[in-house]
Amino acid sequence: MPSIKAPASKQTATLSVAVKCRPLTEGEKRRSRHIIQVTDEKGLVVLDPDLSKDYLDRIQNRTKERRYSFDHVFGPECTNGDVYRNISSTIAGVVHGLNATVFAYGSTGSGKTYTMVGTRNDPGLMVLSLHTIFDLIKEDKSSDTFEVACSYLEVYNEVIYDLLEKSSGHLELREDPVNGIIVAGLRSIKVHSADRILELLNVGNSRRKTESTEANATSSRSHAVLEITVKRKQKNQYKSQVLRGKLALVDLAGSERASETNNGGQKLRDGANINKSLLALANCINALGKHQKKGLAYVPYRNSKLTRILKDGLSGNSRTVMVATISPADDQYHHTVNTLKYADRAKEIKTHIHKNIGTVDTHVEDYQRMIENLQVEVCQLRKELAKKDFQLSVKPFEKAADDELSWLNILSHETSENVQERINLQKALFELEETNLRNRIELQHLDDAIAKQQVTEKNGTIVQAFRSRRQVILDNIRDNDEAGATYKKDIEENEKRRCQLQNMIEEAISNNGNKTYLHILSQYRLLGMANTELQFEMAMRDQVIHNQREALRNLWNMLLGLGLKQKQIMDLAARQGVTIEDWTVPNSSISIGTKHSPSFAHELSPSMPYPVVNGNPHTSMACVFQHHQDFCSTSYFKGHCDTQTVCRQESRSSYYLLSHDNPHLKHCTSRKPETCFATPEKLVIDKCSSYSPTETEACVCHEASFTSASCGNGGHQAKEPCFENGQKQQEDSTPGPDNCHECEESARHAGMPQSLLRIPSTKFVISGVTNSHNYCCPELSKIQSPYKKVVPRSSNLPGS
Ligand SMILES: Nc1ncnc2c1ncn2[C@@H]1O[C@H](COP(=O)(O)OP(=O)(O)OP(=O)(O)O)[C@@H](O)[C@H]1O
Repeated sequence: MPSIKAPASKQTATLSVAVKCRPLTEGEKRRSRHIIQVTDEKGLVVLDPDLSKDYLDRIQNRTKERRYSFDHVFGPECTNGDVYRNISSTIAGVVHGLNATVFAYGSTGSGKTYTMVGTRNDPGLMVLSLHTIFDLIKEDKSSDTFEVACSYLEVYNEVIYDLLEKSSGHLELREDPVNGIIVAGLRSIKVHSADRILELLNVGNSRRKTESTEANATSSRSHAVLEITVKRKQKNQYKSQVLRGKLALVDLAGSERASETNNGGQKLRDGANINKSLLALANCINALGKHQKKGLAYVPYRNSKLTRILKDGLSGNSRTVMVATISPADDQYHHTVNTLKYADRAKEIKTHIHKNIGTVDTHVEDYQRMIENLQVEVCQLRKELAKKDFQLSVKPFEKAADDELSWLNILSHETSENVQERINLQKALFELEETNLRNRIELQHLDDAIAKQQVTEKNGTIVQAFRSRRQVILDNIRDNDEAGATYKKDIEENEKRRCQLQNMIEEAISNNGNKTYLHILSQYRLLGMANTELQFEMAMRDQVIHNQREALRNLWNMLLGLGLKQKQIMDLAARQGVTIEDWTVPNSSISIGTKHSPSFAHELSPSMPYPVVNGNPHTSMACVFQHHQDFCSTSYFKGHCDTQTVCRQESRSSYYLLSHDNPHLKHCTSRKPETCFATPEKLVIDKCSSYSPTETEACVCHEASFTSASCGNGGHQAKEPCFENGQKQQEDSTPGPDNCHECEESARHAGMPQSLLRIPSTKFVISGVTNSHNYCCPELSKIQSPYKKVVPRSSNLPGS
C-alpha cells in the first residue's frame, strides 16, 4: 500500500533565545574587566567598557550601556546542565515525531563549543540531549518500537564533509520535495545507546577542523551539525503509523574579523568563508525577524550551505533554541553587543511545527475522520473571517487613519532593515574584494617565482608546489568572484526593495489627510537611515585611510632606518608631494621577546645607532613582518657597519624574504645578522654566535600562517651565494643543523599545508626582491640593490 501523509495540524512556535555568559578566562582576569551584569533569569546589562564616562555622560544617555531581555539568561556561574534544564522540553518532542534545532551563536572564544560539546565535568547540550532521548525511549510504556540514527557533518570553507567517515569526500546538498534539504551521501548510523552516539561524537570531533587563533587556542574553523533521527513505529488495530522526529544540534565556527587577528594565509581564507556563512545566517535572522510582521522580506537562505542546512530550524518545521554565547570581557564589548543584537532579532522568528507522520495501511475510517476534521477547521476559519470583516467595517475613517500610521511605522521599520541588510551585504562584498586583492597579489608573486625557477630535477617539486598553490589561489579567486557576484545581485535586489519601500511610503502619505505631519515623520526616519549608511561608509573610508597611513608611516621609518637623515626624508617626501603626519621616533631600546606593535620599525631608528639586543650591543638583526601591510628587515652593526634596512612593500601575502648580502656586512668580522620571521606581535629573534662575512644566510618561508619562526642559524647558511641576479643557482654546501626543522615545526604548528612545508627542504632560490615593482618607491629599490639574495635550504628535510 502506498504511504500517505496525514494532514498535519500546524502550530506556530517562537524561536526561543537563551543567552549564556561564560566566566572570564585566566588570561582575561589579568587584563580585562567584567562588564556583564545578569539582572534576573531573563535580563542582562552590558556595561560601558569605558570607565572614564562620568555621571553627566550617563544621565545624558551618552553611555554605551545596553539592556536586554531574553527567554533565559545564564551568568558565568551557570553550568551547561542549568541551560539544558530550560530547553529539555524541546528535545523531548523529538521522541513524539517533532523536529528540534539547537544552535550556539556567538563570536570566537565566547563558549559555543563549550556549550554544545562541554567537558567531562560539565557535559554540553549535545551530550545531555542524547541522554534525554534514550531515557525517554527506555521509560516509554507503549508497545511502540523506536529506531535511532545519527549523522554528523561539518561545513568547512563552504564544503560539506561527513565527520563519521574517515576520509570523507565533498558532499552535496539536494532539495527533496518531501524531506526538504538533504545532504546526499551523508552516512546515518543506527545506534542503540547514548554512549554509542557519544563515541561517534568524539570520533567526529577529533576530525573537525580546529586551529589556534589569536582569540581562541582551539577555535573551531568549521560549522558542525549533529543530527539525531528518532523513528517511532506505532501499531494499532487499523494501521501502522510512523512518527519521525529529528534533532539538529549545531556548533557554529568562530567568527573573527581579519583585521582583529594576526591570521594570514589559510586561516585568513577560513575566516573569510566562516564569516561569509555567519553573515548569511545573520542576514537570514534579520530577514526572518521582520518577515513575521508583514511577509515582506526575502530570506536569503541560498547564500551559504550553512543557511540552507539550517533552513528548517530557522523557519520551517522545527522547535528551535538559539543559545547566544557571550564573553564578559570589556574588550569583547563590540562582539557581545553584536551577538545580542542578532539574538534580540531572533526572538521575533516564528517556526511552524507539526508532527512528521507517515502512515501505512490507512483505513477508510481514518480518511473519514480526516475529512471531518478538515470540515470543522473550514467552519472555524469562516467564522473568524466574518468576525474580522465586521471589525473592519466599524469606524472606517478612524481605523483608516490608525492603519495608515501603523502601515507607515512598518514601512519605516522595513526601510531601516533594508539599510541594515545593505550595509551587511556591502561589508561582505568589501571583505571578499579585499581577500581577492590579496589573492591576486599572491598570484602575481607566485607567477614571478615560477618564472624565475629553472625547472631542474631538484627544484621540480618546488615548481610543482608553486603550481598547485597557484591553482588553489585561482580556485579561491573564482569562488570569491562568484560569491561577490551573488552579493552584488543581492545588493541590486536590496536597492529595488528600497525604491519600492520609498514609493509605498510616499503613497501612504499622499493617501492620508494629515499629509504634512506624515511627510515630516517619514523624512525624519529616512534621514536617520541615510545617517546610518553614511556612518558605515565613513567607517570604511577611515579603515582605508588608516591602512594607508600605517603603510606610509612604516615606509618613512624604513627610510629612516637606512640611515637617511630625517630632513632628507622630509625633502624626499616633499618632492613626492607627500605630507608626513604623526611621525614620532621613540627612544626606547629594543627588547627581544616582548611584544612589538606594527610600527616596530620605529624602534629601529637612527636615533639609536647601536641598539642593545638581549644585552649584546654587537648583535645585528633582520626582521620580516608578514601579513601586515609592510615588512622590513633591519640590521645594526656596531663599529664599521651602518644601519641597514631592507624593506619591501608587502601586501600580506608574499612568500619569501631574504637575507643579507650586504657589502657592509663584510666589515663585521665576528657577527652575522640575526634573522627572524615573525609578525610584529610575536617577534622571535634567533641569535647566532658565529658569522662569517662571506656567508649568505637565507630562508624560505611560505606566507601562510607564520606567527613566529626563527631561522638564520647554520641551518640557513650557505657558503656562497646560491643565486645571483636571477641567473645562477648553486648547491648549498653547509650541512644544516636543526634550524630548518625548527622552522618547519613552527610552520606546521601555524597550519602551513604539508605540501608547502617541503619547500624549504630543497635548495632553491627565490629572488624577486630586486624587481622594482616590489618596492614602494624607486628610491627604495635603488638603496636595496645589495639585497638581491636568496633563500636556499635546509639539508635535513625530506627530499634534500
Ligand atoms: N561556561 C564556561 N566555563 C568555563 N570555561 C568556559 C566556559 N565557556 C567557555 N569556556 C572556555 O572559554 C574558551 C573558549 O571557549 P570555546 O572554545 O567553547 O569558544 P567558541 O565560541 O567555541 O570558540 P570558536 O568559535 O573560536 O570555536 C575555552 O577555553 C573554554 O574552555
